[in-house]
Amino acid sequence: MSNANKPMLQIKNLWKSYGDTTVLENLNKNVAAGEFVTLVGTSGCGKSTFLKMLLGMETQTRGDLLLDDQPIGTEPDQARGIVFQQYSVFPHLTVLQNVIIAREFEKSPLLGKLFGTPKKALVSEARQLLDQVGLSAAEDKYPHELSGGMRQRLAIAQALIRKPRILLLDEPFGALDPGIRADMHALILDLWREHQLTIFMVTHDLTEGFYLGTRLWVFDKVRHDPQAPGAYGARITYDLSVGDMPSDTLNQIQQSLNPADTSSASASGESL
Ligand SMILES: Nc1ncnc2c1ncn2[C@@H]1O[C@H](COP(=O)(O)OP(=O)(O)OP(=O)(O)O)[C@@H](O)[C@H]1O
Repeated sequence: MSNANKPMLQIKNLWKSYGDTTVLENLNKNVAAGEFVTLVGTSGCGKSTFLKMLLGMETQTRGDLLLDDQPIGTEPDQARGIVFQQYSVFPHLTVLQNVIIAREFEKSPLLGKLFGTPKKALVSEARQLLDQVGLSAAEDKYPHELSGGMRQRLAIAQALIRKPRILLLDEPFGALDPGIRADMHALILDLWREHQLTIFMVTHDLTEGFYLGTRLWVFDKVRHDPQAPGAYGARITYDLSVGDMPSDTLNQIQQSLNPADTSSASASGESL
């Protein structure tokens, strides 16, 4: 296989347990640079655990997780370029300062500050990003003065200033109103293209997952042992490319995610 065709990420026979409880079992996938993978699955089936393994915050129990052919280690390593987008702002800093500090800590972990020319370049970069996420007019505001959508934009700018190759998003838009969510969808797609990101995004909304992703993974626990509830974990039961989704498949996924719901999913989709 030539280098150009090599997957960026290889997941091989990957298992994760906590004590006697198996959370994820036997995941096997390759992901190319530039894909936008959305992850859906019932609550507690291990989606966030999977993101944490990508980030190196959790270690697999068995199997391999390779980035550019190298194991993802447990030490934070900025060179890997995997960034987890979270809403973690300092309330006493302005929007602009909050974006700058995300990178200052990375460049100067002890002092948390840059000076002179590097600082000027960083401020200019932060302003450019705030422009891209639509927050230019709010650069001097404090976090408590922002709406929910603006906070999410700030969190995205904080992640992007660290120049990720792989961006991890864990239900970033769940708390937003539908109109604001639509704006955020457009924004994340623009940023994904412009920054040539590879994205993994957990969502509870199947429609959102299918609309945003180039690829949708369904995590589901297919084996159950009533005598040993922790014996089996979730697998990736569907791996669908955009455009692959016939309506009966959509219904099957909806059923597996929400077995109590006997009604069929509408073609326009429903929140899970
Ligand atoms: N540090 C931990 N120690 C023990 N068990 C854990 C730990 N972290 C997660 N778990 C368990 O692993 C399982 C998977 O959790 P995880 O948060 O990955 O699920 P999820 O699919 O992201 O759920 P949700 O959709 O509700 O966020 C859960 O049963 C959880 O209780």
